[in-house]
Amino acid sequence: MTHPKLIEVLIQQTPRAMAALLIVSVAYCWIFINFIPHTLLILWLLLQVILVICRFYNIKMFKQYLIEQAQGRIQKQKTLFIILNLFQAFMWTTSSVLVLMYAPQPFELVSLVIIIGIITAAVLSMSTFYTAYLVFFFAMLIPQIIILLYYGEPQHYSLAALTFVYILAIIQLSKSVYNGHLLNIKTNAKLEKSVEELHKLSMIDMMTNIYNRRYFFKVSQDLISIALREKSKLSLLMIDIDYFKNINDTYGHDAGDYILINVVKEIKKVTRKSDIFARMGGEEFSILLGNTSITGAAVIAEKMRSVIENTAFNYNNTVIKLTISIGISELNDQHNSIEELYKQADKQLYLAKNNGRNRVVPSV
Ligand SMILES: Nc1nc2c(ncn2[C@@H]2O[C@H](COP(=O)(O)OP(=O)(O)OP(=O)(O)O)[C@@H](O)[C@H]2O)c(=O)[nH]1
Repeated sequence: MTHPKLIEVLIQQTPRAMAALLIVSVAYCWIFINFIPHTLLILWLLLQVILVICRFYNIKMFKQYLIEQAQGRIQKQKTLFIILNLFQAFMWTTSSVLVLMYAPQPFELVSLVIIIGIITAAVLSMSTFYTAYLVFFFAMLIPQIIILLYYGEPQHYSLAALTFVYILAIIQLSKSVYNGHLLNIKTNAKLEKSVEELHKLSMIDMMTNIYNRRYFFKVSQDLISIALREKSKLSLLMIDIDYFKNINDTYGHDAGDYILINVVKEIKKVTRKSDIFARMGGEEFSILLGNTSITGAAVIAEKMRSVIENTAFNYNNTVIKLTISIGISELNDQHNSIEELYKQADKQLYLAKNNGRNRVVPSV
């Protein structure tokens, strides 16, 4: 399967290659206008134009199927691409045969130079689709060698031998261009992945897979600004696992980690997609609830408290039971920044802890 990025290069290169091909075709007609019958030349040029139109149709389809990721159809377009290139090679062989039939020597050299030029330029435009390039390459050059041998003079034999050497050199060149493209694509893909991972690392807590403190503060301030502008409600929950130290001390640090991961999973079930859920550090979490009043937030928080209280966490066949405490603050005139909201929710959490834990305390 050809890498989609290689096909993209092919798509990008084709318009330039087609423009160059039309220019060379017109130049060919202009050079041989005095030798080759005009009807044949016009017919030949017309076929070249039709071929160029077909090539444009071919890349248009490539583009569409790449977007749709329709592998079967891409494959069909690849076959069409090869057929069109075979036809292209046939057209240039015809041009050399016309020169052989109608033009005096040494005009066959002009024709040979044109063909070698096209093959060399095609290294840039086509070698990303290596099979197609090789088919095109041999379909262009083999007939030229036969035609040169047909001329049958010593200089033609030498040219045929040189053309053969050229075949070997250009195959090497096209292979390294192709490998260069592949390397480029692989390096880019690796780079994109690293950037993505770095981006994720900068915003996600790797253990619990929710946002980290840094990202929470960054995104919360933006949401608060929107809520203030739109005069919508917004609440903040501060959640802390009760006596978490005891869990670590009794069952070990790994059990503590397991609890952190699974408490997050349970709480997540109660949250909405739009809520900003973050681990603020240790066993402390925050959730910013957009479009939610403190009354609504208290209902959600109570649901979370109850879910955790009623969950039997099973760590290596040991059942661990635990509770959480939650403090809540609401966006208002006094608490209108993330720092203020956070401070207020923390105060409420402190009250929840002091009043016996396993409870929700909204600010009044
Ligand atoms: N396993 C584990 N433990 C952690 C992690 N981060 C912090 N801790 C532990 O969490 C514990 C928090 O203890 P405390 O701050 O005393 O709070 P607590 O025991 O939950 O008591 P209260 O909050 O007052 O109910 C400490 O023992 C930390 O070492 C972590 O990533 N993994």
